[in-house]
Amino acid sequence: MAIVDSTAVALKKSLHTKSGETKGNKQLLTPDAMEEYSKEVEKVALKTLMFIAKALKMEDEEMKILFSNGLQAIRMNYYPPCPQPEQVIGLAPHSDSSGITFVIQEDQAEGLQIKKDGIWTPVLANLNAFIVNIGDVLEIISNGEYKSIEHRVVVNAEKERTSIATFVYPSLSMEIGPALSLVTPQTSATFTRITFADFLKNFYSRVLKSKSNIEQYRI
Ligand SMILES: O=C(O)CCC(=O)C(=O)O
Ligand SMILES: [Fe+2]
Repeated sequence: MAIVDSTAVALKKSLHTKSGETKGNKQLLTPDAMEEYSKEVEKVALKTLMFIAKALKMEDEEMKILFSNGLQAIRMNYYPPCPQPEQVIGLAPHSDSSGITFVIQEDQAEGLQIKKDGIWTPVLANLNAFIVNIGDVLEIISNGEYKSIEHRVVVNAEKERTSIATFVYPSLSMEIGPALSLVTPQTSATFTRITFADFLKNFYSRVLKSKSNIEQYRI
């Protein structure tokens, strides 16, 4: 999980200024603003993925082919304040099924936590930055070099919290598995191959539970 700063400020600003009226202290997001935001996130995501390919010493083309014209999903999460926050969970522990996920948060309220060295660790609220999660698909493609991050959201007794998560996936027609350029006679594949369509079908037929989704593909 990393935090990317200046691009997030620019994109968030465009999402809000191009949007319509306000309701309470919230701006209503128009379809046009969402469409533009989605396209811009796609560009940033592709750039980020290309840097990751470079860091992995993976063939650029392989990453490009997987994620060009990829699938994207945007989820808006609203966590109302809860007088007994210890009795509930905002979002159950999970790793994202995506390649990578770009999250922006709308309120100065903490809630997102990542599991770091086995301990739930809060991610400090920074309204001017993206939080970038590695998802299960990237763990598979990178042959386990990049690990998807387990995270959860706890709720706050007094403050509400809204987040916008953009999940960046490969194209639906792709097959996923460890990048061919990363599997060598010395480095064997640590995941099986599967069509991305079947991978998604399996993901959505399960409940969100830690990193349980990716386990079935480990060799
Ligand atoms: O609300 C957040 O900060 C994270 C949301 C999230 O993990 C998700 O939508 O998958
Ligand atoms: Fe998530």
